[in-house]
Amino acid sequence: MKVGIIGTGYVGIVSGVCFADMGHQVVCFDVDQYKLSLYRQGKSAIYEPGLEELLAKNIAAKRIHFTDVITEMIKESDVLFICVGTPPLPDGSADLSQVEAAVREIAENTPAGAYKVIVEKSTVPVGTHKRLKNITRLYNKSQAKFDFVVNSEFLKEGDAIHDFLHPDRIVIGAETEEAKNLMIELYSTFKDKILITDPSSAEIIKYASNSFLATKISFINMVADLCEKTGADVSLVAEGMGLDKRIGRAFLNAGIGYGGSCFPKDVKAFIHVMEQYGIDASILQSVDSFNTQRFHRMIKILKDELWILKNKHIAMWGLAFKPNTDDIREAPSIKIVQELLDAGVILHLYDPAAMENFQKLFPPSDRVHYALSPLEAVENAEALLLVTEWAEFKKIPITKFYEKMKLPVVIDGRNLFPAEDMIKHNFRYFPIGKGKVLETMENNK
Ligand SMILES: NC(=O)c1ccc[n+]([C@@H]2O[C@H](COP(=O)([O-])OP(=O)(O)OC[C@H]3O[C@@H](n4cnc5c(N)ncnc54)[C@H](O)[C@@H]3O)[C@@H](O)[C@H]2O)c1
Ligand SMILES: O=c1ccn([C@@H]2O[C@H](COP(=O)(O)OP(=O)(O)O[C@H]3O[C@H](CO)[C@@H](O)[C@H](O)[C@H]3O)[C@@H](O)[C@H]2O)c(=O)[nH]1
Repeated sequence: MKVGIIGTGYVGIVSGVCFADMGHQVVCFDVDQYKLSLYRQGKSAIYEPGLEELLAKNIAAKRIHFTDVITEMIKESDVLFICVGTPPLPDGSADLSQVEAAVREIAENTPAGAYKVIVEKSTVPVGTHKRLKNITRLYNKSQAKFDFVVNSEFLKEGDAIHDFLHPDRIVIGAETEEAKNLMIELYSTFKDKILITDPSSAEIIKYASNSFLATKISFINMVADLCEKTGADVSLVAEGMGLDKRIGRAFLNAGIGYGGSCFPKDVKAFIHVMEQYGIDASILQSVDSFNTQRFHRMIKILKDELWILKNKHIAMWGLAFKPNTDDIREAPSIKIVQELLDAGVILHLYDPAAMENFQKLFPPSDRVHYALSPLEAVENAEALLLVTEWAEFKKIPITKFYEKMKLPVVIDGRNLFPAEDMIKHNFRYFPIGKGKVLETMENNK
């Protein structure tokens, strides 16, 4: 089938490459010339495991190519996937201007007699498909025929290729038989995973799924706080809860709060939609506000331990919002770094993939140092903050960073290190939701 991708960010490029790998003929369009020039050379514009290899393979097989000419993309495609950004506006609602612009351009450039299926892959509020339909009516003077389908994307960054090629479900919100059948053919590889709905339900499924997962995270973080005060262990609590199939263990890892380009913005946008319809959104408001405050926890522990933070050397491992990505959008690290800089700290930062992006927000200075390795970052540090649970951090022998640090204070925002070993090696070790560890440390004082 002939597939067009509009917007080659995280979702667009992964979708394009995976559709090509499934045997479809793919053409990708973007307004960002730099991204297109990288892709044409088989280079990825983002850090995503496995992407570059799959991109190069499908370019060589001539199943995917890139263009900055929208008419070329429209001409070469039967199904057009809108994969542009839907970032948050100051009031929390989704900014749909990129989506509107993309659909308007499709409408203006599709010739008479043509039939195109326009697919909402971007995450958008319920009712957006109706607005888009109206845009095509207004801007397509030639009266080409369009159908709209909602087919939101559920991939996770860092596992994007795997998630796209091994989906839990493919939701298709279609209005016409013709569009529905085209989509079923496109996804024929995943026949048993397809759920057909109406477009409004499909739009709600996406926001509701992300909001539900975010709720699980804020919920377990609240439980972690109770564990710390009562000598309990949140990992055991999560395991015990997760054994109930109705609950499930996934997304019950306590930490310093959820970040990324999706959960924070989608929870806020879903709240906004609820409020528009006069629905009480207080459950999600609590999820959001609990998460927004969550990063303070690390700073409070740091202050309790070191007292005065001014001019202290603090190391941070992990800047990306999660491992295996270079994405720092809404990463907890940003708020932590900002607050520590306000407190006069000297920072030594390390991340395997996200330092380049982070430097755009916090350029290197006499207060912000970027280390070439995790061990360089902890050299003479008075505390280490573990912010992102990259696997490589776990492989570093505990004694190695104990020797390098000036003071053995470790605040572990992701429960990465083995608590007993850390205590045995005389660390002042602060994991999340492990009350026994905190009690042992108090007794050892
Ligand atoms: N990032 C994820 O993991 C993820 C997963 C599922 C769903 N989503 C949703 O998918 C959408 C895209 O997210 P993303 O992270 O890929 O965004 P992104 O910001 O990484 O990419 C958006 C791309 O669209 C391009 N663009 C903007 N306007 C355009 C136009 N008029 N024509 C052509 N290209 C245009 C931009 O240049 C950019 O390359 C969002 O709605 C997001 O919520 C994201
Ligand atoms: O048990 C957990 C699981 C995740 N997180 C945090 O939650 C955030 C989001 O993680 P994750 O969901 O793995 O990454 P995303 O790439 O943001 O993916 C989410 O957002 C995408 C965009 O909508 C959806 O497509 C995915 O299904 C959804 O998982 C990160 O900060 C994680 O550290 C936790 O704190 N605890």
